[in-house]
Amino acid sequence: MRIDGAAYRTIWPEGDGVVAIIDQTRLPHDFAVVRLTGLEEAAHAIRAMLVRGAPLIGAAAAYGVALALRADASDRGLERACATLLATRPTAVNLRWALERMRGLLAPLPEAQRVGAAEAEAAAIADEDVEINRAIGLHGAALIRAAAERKAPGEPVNVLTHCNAGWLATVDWGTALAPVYAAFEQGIPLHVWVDETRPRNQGASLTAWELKHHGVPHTVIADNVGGHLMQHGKVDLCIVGTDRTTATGDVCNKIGTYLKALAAHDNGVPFYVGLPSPTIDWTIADGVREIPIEERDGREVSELTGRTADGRIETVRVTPDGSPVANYAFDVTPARLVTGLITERGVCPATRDGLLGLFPERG
Ligand SMILES: CSC[C@@H](O)[C@@H](O)C(=O)COP(=O)(O)O
Repeated sequence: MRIDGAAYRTIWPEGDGVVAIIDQTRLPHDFAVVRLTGLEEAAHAIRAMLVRGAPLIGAAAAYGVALALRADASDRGLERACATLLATRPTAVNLRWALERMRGLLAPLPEAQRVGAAEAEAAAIADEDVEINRAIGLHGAALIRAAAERKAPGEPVNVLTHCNAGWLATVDWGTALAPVYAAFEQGIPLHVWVDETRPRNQGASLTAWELKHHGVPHTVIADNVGGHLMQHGKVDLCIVGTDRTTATGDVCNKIGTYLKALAAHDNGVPFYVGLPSPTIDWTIADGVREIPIEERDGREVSELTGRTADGRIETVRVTPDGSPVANYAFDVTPARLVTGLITERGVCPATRDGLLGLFPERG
């Protein structure tokens, strides 16, 4: 994607054991590039959410392994790197997927070959993510085009999205937003309702920033507005991302996604999920019971951070001192509420048969 005319990915190697990332904790107010040089820095970047979003977490972990091996390419070094990175965040399965892929490739190799192979594999994971998301964009844009054809000529298609599943959440393009970018580039009139996505505000801070830079018409709304908009016919379709999808089509995404799916179901609004195949956890069938839900620091709920009128970044408390706080970061939307999964191989029903129809090699 482009920022002020320059093309960027969210993560890129700079050579000599340096991997650059965009520090997403500083957006939308500051665009800052941070350089990672070792395992602990990579783990911190994922844990503290300088990089976030399921596909980007996977790519960052892969680069983290490559950085770690420069310091210690032994079997112990490889195991330590994988264990440290796996412990950073529990919900996005892309993390486990990327680490298993790295370990599977690297463990049989002699130590002397591991760094080069790890760097090449991390780059391959990043490149594949870009191509997967480009394909999701084209399949999803067809859905937006179909919605446009049901409207008066020139009237925008209203898409509602939750959290940030745009290019910042991936290496490029995004998952839920890839169809939006593809449709926008095809000249389909559209407008995006952006859920603010408390507590960390990935919608208000990141999705709005992305869409604004790309020139896509959008409006930020408080998290509880979606149901009202749907009741009044102001949402044509919802598209969200996912951190882990079961083999049966249950979808785990940012907290609040489930409530949007319920509102969409009640109002007959199609609810789609942008889904790169590394986000499918083929080992599980029941999302509510089996997907680990991250619980984060309560200060993300009890405090708010933003820019003051004179340009300072400040954090303020919004709850009474002493009130207990709970901070569940994800929820599960059962497959029955999902209209379709938009994958790199096409759109399918959120069912085991639907997924196996597109990925028969998993049968
Ligand atoms: C393409 S990203 C899909 C999901 O990872 C995204 O919707 C999301 O929930 C991100 O959560 P985050 O906690 O910001 O990592």
